[in-house]
Amino acid sequence: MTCRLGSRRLGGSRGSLQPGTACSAASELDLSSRSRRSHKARLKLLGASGEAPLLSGWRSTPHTPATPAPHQSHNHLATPHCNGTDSSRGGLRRRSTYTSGRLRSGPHWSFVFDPAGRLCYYWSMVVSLAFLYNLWVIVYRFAFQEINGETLIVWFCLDYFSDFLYLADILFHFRTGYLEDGVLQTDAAKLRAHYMNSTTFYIDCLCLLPLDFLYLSIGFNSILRSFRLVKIYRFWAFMDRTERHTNYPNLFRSTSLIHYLLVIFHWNGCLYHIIYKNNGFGSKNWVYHDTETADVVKQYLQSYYWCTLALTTIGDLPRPRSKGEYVFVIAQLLFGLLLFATVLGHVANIVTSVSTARKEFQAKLDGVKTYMRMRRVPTHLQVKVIKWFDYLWLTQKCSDEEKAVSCLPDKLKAEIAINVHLDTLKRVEIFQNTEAGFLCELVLRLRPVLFSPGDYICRKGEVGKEMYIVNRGKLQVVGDNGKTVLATLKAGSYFGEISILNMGTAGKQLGNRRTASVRSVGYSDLFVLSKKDMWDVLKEYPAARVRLESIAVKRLEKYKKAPLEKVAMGRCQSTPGLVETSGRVPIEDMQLPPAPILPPIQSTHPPSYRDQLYSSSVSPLRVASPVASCASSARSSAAGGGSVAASIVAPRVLLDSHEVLECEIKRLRERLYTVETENAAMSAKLSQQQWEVDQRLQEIEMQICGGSSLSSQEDNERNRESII
Ligand SMILES: Nc1ncnc2c1ncn2[C@@H]1O[C@@H]2COP(=O)(O)O[C@H]2[C@H]1O
Repeated sequence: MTCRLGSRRLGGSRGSLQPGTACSAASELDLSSRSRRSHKARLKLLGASGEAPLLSGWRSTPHTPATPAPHQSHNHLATPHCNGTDSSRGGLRRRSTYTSGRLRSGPHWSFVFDPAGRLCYYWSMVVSLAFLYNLWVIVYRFAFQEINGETLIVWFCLDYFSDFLYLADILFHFRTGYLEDGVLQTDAAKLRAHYMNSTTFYIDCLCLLPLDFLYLSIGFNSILRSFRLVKIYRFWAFMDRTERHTNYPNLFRSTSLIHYLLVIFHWNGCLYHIIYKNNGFGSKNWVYHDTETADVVKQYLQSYYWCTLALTTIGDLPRPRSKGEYVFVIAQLLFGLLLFATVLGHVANIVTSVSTARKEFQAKLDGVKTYMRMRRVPTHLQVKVIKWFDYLWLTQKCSDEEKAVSCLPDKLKAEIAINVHLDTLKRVEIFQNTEAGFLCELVLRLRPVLFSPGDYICRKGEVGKEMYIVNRGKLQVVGDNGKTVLATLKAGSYFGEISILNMGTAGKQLGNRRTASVRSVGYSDLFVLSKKDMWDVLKEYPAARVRLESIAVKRLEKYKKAPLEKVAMGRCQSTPGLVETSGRVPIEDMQLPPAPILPPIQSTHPPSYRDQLYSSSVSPLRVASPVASCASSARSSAAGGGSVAASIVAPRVLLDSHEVLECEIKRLRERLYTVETENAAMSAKLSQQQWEVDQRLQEIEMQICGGSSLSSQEDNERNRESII
């Protein structure tokens, strides 16, 4: 089946899967139908609702691998995936399901199970339970044969039910897919051949060796069912997978260790009873004091108790009397010693891994404390640092989140980061409606930082080297005096972008200076993005660059207007989490303190915006803000004019109004350019999407007509090229 047909749209908050990845949303239960009629029905279904069926494996259409969707801009925060795999359902299940095309007549349904899927897992659990039944019961019934007569029917039923499960497991294996060259095989013939040529098949057959027929000659004896225990390989596989997947690995390990111990004691107790019963031990009442009166359960418990004492090396065993008893006890104690050492090792491992994170954290804290003590750091600062650690431990439970995922490939790391921080990133304006690659690249470069109450994240006039995204906490943008609050920032806001885009109000040369100070109110969890990283990414994504720049220009304008206009005009909408305050700050306050005097502008007329934009030596984005340029040019003119300009008042006024007009023209030019670039980006996006819709329609048409003409594909390619 082609991937498009197998695609399924996931609604709700996750948004819909992209065409390129949709094919990978195949279910672990892979159901195939080869009838043309149902093929048409499917097409109808797709056409009507846009919903693809849950099951894939459509074999009447030639198999084609998934074609990745053409690069496009969309809201990736709705469907956070960077590597084209969908992991939103079914855990580690591999979704790409390709089937080899083969046309057969007549409807035929077949099931193929994904070995990494949930169904396979649950099935292995059922088979493991059947195995456990055999593990506990076979030896018990052999040792205490007395039970056979009374409950024969029950045992028969249970035995054959477990055999039935074993048989079903063989059938299950016939329909379990396997990976060939990393692709899940679902072809029935191949699956059959693969299973029958594997050792597993022979082991499974061995498990079901029908020695039960010997019951007819030697009577009912559970030891004839011993081969059922070979199925242990399935149990181990199940345990392994559970250990890998569980969120409580230590609890699981402890439980499984205890279970193994119980099984060992059980088998040992049964062994003891078998030897005892066959007069292996000279004295009748060596372990059992009331041999004659004790029932089966009591005898079993007495044996179990004796074995527990022996194997845990607790001792206090009844003293052996005959030679055989001595040898048996010595062997038991030696085995118990080894078992004890192994158990201790396991327990130590579990305990260590439980507290690894805590130990690492504690070691770091101890190191910092020692350092502060040696360097005589003031007490209040020491307290602040310790409180910072406290908060870190309380909120994150580890000192280094990055280290935890450092072994993963970048794409997976980005996917995790997007998922973990989805709520925050969704609210950040610059990440909305951007290309997937842009978001992945940026997310990988975000570093988490934690600030304490009252910390200044940046101060006005400093050189900006980073921008910040608020993940958690509350921050204030404050004026020069440190008291006037210009704005309050909350989760989802970002700041510090003005200076790293060199758009600061201090003019072209000093555009990299912070335009305001930002202070943390309580503890603030931020993401930092360094200027270098930002530029590295923006170089690769010019559209995002234009977008970011235009947002920054808009914000800068608002920052300047806001104090004069009392309350910001809808800035909260463009930057969610941004809570405007009514702090009034005159526009001069938004400027930096007087910058060093610059040489006067040489040219007779100001360079155009485009010239400014592209002639910048620092970066292509270096655009001096209109007011900043005005201010600096005014300063320059003043510097150039010297005392003459200062003494002549009237021309000064004229000069001022001229400058104001110039500023206005510049500002309007910039706006025009921004709008133009945004327009261009939007129309490119539109035509791209239009092409995709056409492409999709054609595909569906081709599939309906049953034949795809090569020429139309070429046309598509040509169209696409022309659009690009
Ligand atoms: N009035 C304001 N309201 C909200 N945020 C501001 C305001 N002034 C400056 N900022 C932000 O504070 C940041 C300080 O550093 P930057 O100048 O790099 O970028 C600035 C803006 O992101």
